[in-house]
Amino acid sequence: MGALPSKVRIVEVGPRDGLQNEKNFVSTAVKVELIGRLQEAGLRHIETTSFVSPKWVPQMADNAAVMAGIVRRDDVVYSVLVPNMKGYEAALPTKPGEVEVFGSASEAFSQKNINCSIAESIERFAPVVEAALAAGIRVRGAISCALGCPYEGEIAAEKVTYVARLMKDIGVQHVGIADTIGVGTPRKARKALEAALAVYDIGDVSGHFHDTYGQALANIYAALELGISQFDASVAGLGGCPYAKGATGNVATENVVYLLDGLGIETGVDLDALVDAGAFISRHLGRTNGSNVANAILAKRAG
Ligand SMILES: CC(C)(COP(=O)([O-])OP(=O)([O-])OC[C@H]1O[C@@H](n2cnc3c(N)ncnc32)[C@H](O)[C@@H]1OP(=O)([O-])[O-])[C@@H](O)C(=O)NCCC(=O)NCCSC(=O)C[C@@](C)(O)CC(=O)[O-]
Repeated sequence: MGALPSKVRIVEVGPRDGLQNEKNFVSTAVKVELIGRLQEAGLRHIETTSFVSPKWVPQMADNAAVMAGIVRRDDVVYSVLVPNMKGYEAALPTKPGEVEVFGSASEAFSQKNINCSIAESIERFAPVVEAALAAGIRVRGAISCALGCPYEGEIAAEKVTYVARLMKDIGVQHVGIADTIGVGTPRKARKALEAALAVYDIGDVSGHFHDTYGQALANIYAALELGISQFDASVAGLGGCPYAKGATGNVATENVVYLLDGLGIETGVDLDALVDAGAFISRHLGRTNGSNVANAILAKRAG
C-alpha cells in the first residue's frame, strides 16, 4: 500500500442520485439553487441530472430546464446520465461537460434498472460513447452492484472486470465502481476496485459508495490506500436508487470532506459552505440531514 493521494476530486451526485428517488417533485428552481450552492462551496464536478425516461424516473423530467437554469462556471464539469441515444440526443443541446453511461455487474439489476441485459446495455452505450467523444465530451461509466446486488446477492470480482473491459472496449474513459446498496466492506471494496484496475489506470477509476450499512467512509479509506483519488458523494447523504429498494443515500459529501480534511488531503471544498448547502436542501425536503458531520457542525453553531 502506497501513500494516500495528496488531492481528491469529489463528484457531487446530490442533484441527480440524491434527488432522483424523491416522491414529491422538487422544483427546478430548488435544484438550480442547490447546484449553485454546491459550486460556490468549491465542488468542481457535479452530476446535474439524468436524461432517462420520465415514466421511469419522474423526478428527472426537468433535465433540460435544470441544465438551462444553472449559472455555469468554466471550471465546473456538469455531468449527466444518459442510457441510450435518445437520452444523448436530448442531452447534447444542453451542453453537458460529461456524459455518464450506467451499466451493471449484475444481469438482474441491469434488467430492473435499464430494462436490458448487460450485453444489450453495451450495444446501447456504444453509439452514445462514439458520439460524445466525437463532440469532445468526456465519457464516464458507472458499474452498479459491483459489491453486491439486491437481486443476485454476491457479485464476483470477475464480473466487474468483465463489464469494465466491455466499457473500455467501446471507449468509456473512466469507470465508477458502485456499491449501489451499500453492503460492501473495505476488503470487498478493494477487490472490486482492483477488478476494475485490471482494465483501467488508477486515475480512471473512482468509488461510489452508498452508506446503507455505514461502511462508506471505511470503503473510501481502503480505496485511498489503493491510490484511488476520485469519489462520488451526495450532499446531506441524500438519495437512493429507485431500483434498489431499501438502499440509502450515497455517502454524505460533508462526511467525505471532513475525513479528507483530517487526512490533509486537498479537495478544494469549503466544509462550512457545503454544510449550508446541505441544510438548504434538507430544509426544503423536510428531512433530517443525513450527514452526521453536518449535524455536528450545525449543533456547534447553534451553541
Ligand atoms: C433506459 C430506459 C429508458 C429504457 O427503457 P425502455 O422502456 O426499455 O426503452 P424503450 O427504448 O423501449 O422506450 C420506451 C419509452 O421510453 C422512452 N425513452 C427511451 N429512452 C429514453 C430517454 N433516454 N429519455 C426519455 N425517454 C426515453 C421512449 O421514447 C419510449 O417512450 P413511449 O413511446 O413509451 O412514450 C429506462 O429503463 C429508464 O429510463 N430507466 C431509468 C434508469 C435510471 O435512471 N435509474 C437510476 C439511475 S442509475 C443509478 O442510480 C445507479 C448509479 C449510477 O447511481 C450507480 C449506483 O449506485 O449503482
